[in-house]
Amino acid sequence: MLIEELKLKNFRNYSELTLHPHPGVNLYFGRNGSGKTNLLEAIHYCSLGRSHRISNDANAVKNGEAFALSSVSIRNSLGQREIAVRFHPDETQKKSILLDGKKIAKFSDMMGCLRCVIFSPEDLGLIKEGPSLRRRYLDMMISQINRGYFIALQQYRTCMDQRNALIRNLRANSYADTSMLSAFEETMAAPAAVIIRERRRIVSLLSECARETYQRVSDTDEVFRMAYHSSVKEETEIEEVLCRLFRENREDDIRMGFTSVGPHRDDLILTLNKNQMKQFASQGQIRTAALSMKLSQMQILRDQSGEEPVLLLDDVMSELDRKRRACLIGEISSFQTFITCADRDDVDCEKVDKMWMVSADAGEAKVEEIQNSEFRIQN
Ligand SMILES: Nc1ncnc2c1ncn2[C@@H]1O[C@H](COP(=O)(O)OP(=O)(O)OP(=O)(O)O)[C@@H](O)[C@H]1O
Repeated sequence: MLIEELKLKNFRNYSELTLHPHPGVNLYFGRNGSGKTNLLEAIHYCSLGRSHRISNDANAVKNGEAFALSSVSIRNSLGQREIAVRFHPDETQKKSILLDGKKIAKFSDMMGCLRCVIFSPEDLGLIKEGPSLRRRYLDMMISQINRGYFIALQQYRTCMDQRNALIRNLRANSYADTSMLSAFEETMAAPAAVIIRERRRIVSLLSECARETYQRVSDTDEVFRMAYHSSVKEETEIEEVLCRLFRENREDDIRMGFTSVGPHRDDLILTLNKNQMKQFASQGQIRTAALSMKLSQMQILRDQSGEEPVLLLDDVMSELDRKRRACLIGEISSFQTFITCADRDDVDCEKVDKMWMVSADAGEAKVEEIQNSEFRIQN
């Protein structure tokens, strides 16, 4: 899977940009705040319809402009495709997605068209921070290989929002009708079961792959494992078990005002030699584990879809020591990769196929290609 062209219009600090990336390793370097991450964010929007950062879609529109556009021309095993995301915050529908020029009705239609893996310094939080980051890691990955999973996530969230609204109503008005709860719970249980089953399947593949990767990166025999920890312990009849759990927790849920069991509360438990990493891991072990999780994500995405995902490395080189950096560069050789960094010396230029300098002047970003002969001579 390759991005052949990236086009931006009024996106963040880019008024207008057209880039033709190399099928191999592309490096974007420049000062802090120049607009490097904005480029990766634009690609991420075309892959998953949303930003990888915690940001409102309206922020993607350049200050003072009414609309923005990020579009890519990609080539995959089925041929060439155009994916475009248009932002128009003043209209009722604030964001629209176009596939080959035609507006799609459902976000799920874009899933899997452009598969990507992003690795940024925030991913170090995968090990130590709360479970939401780890669920997001799984959800973003599985959605790209299984459209049904993405649809199940959407359905589950909608039903849960409805159940939560009813629960809060019940808390405020104890005389409100509880009979609706069963209906919401039954509707929630079906997509919840899809989510749990698929997360379990993918985690067992990821765990095996990450265990090997961890040992290769760290050059130790430490055993890194990932295990899916769910409120549902049973392997079969997951829907029935969930309905029972929702029912049993009703009283507590009404008291607390939210749904307390289900895949939205599940976690990925990370262990090293059977010790929970959250409590015991050193900084070096955290970095190796995060890197192993990302490399495994790439491999599983490739194995499950039959196509190489595009890799986005946002400012991670400065976070890794020389050995881990070399390991990362060694593993990405078959993927189209977009690397951003403040200092171009953070990446071995021999491994780079195309290099750009990103700069900003008066709030306007500019991207200039550095000729191959120039950057190779310097190194
Ligand atoms: N909607 C917007 N309109 C105009 N400029 C914006 C908008 N959103 C962000 N910017 C500008 O984009 C720049 C940040 O870009 P980006 O996050 O890509 O930086 P970066 O080069 O990755 O920096 P760092 O190396 O610090 O991570 C800032 O100067 C910010 O003011």
